[in-house]
Amino acid sequence: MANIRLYNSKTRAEEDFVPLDPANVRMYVCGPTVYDRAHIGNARPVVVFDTLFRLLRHVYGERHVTYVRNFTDVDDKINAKASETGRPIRDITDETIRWYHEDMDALGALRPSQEPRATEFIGAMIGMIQGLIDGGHAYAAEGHVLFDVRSYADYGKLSGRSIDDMIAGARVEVAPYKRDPMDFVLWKPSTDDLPGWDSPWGRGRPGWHIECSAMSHELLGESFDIHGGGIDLQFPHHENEIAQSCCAHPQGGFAKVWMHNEMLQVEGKKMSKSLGNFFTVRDLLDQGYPGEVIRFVYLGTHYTKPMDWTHDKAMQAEATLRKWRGLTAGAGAGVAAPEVVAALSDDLNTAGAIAELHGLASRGDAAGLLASAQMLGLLLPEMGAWAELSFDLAPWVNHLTCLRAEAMESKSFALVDAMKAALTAAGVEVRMSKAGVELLPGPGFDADKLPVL
Ligand SMILES: Nc1ncnc2c1ncn2[C@@H]1O[C@H](COP(=O)(O)OP(=O)(O)OP(=O)(O)O)[C@@H](O)[C@H]1O
Ligand SMILES: [Zn+2]
Repeated sequence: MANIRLYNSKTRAEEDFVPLDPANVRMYVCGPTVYDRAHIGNARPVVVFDTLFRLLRHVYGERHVTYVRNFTDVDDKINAKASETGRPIRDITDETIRWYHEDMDALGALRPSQEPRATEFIGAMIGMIQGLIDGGHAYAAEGHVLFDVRSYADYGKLSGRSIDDMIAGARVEVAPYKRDPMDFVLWKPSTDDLPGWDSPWGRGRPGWHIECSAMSHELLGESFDIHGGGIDLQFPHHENEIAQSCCAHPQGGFAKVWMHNEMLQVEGKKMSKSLGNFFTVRDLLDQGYPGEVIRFVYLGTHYTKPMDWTHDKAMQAEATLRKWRGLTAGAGAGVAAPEVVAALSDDLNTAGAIAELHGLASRGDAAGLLASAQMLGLLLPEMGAWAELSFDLAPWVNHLTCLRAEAMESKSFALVDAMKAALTAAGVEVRMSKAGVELLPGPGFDADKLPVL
């Protein structure tokens, strides 16, 4: 059995991965708040943890891995969207979940084993909050319930800060009903126009952090193997999840390994809705970037490193995938190459795994390449429609070659430039050098838009 090693953010060390129960390896990943299309930053953890899910299934067997990723469908951002648009909340969350599925399916991400919606687990949240109050870790005040951070000695351990540092460094919400400024909300009151559920503390709704603690407990138990999410969630969200879960179930260990993906950036800044520097997965798909190409771009950077999206990376990914699809067409059944499994097992070294795929391609091992690439969610049959479009551009190459020869004589390049512009508009990449004219169908290529010759 492959020896998987993972970097554990909690211990700040790479460790051998030893599942609590190899017959049921359990992973929880924080999912989206559903009020808008996912941007390509939001899709990074989806691809990262999907790749880990695929590796775990390969090593432990498909039926022996449980992957839970939630939908946060109760949140003030959703409420704001509903009041802006006048639409019912359920319409907004249902539609956003449908979009999320479409977009993540297009990236070759398997659906997790379970995708709980927070609103279906309100009872479990209320139970957990009551348990925290009974255990002396939370208190009710003015319709709110707050977690008492001073009651948990390890608070701050995951992110490596003390409570006093946090208070000094953070913009904490000071409220009269809080005993300590770092105490965070488990339950808050709802006015009549907001979603709410009856509880021992009045009609209200849960805080965000308790959702993940309650859902992971319900579906995975008091202890499970891996908890994942973006590094932006490490503090306060994951710190608060740990505090809640470890205080509510002191005998369980909650998550053993914590994994955090670094951010997808735009000019050095996190892509985020609040900064407005984002574009969605759907935008890229609509521009003609195949989902498989987008996935390949993510896999080119280790998940612990920041990355950005560039058109150049996509063009390279597309050329590689096109070549590999040609090479593996009609290839027989193979097994994933041990060197690819080894690279992935080394803290999900996806860039290393891709280097190994290039090796298999250059050695002409089509069956090995196909099986290995599929382990990374690449070269899947259902994602290949884009590559079948191997349109013969020879007539346009010949035409442009002639135009260029004439232009050399006449010193007038207007016709060449017009032809190049028309080809570019049809999604063709035009490369002209001394060696000749090369035309490549790029993202967004549309044969119907080619200029008439
Ligand atoms: N730029 C990014 N790069 C990588 N992962 C990200 C990025 N932005 C958000 N994530 C991750 O996306 C997942 C879904 O998060 P969520 O739906 O709460 O988005 P969000 O944090 O509200 O996005 P935003 O920060 O744009 O408002 C989380 O795991 C989060 O860490
Ligand atoms: Zn969470």
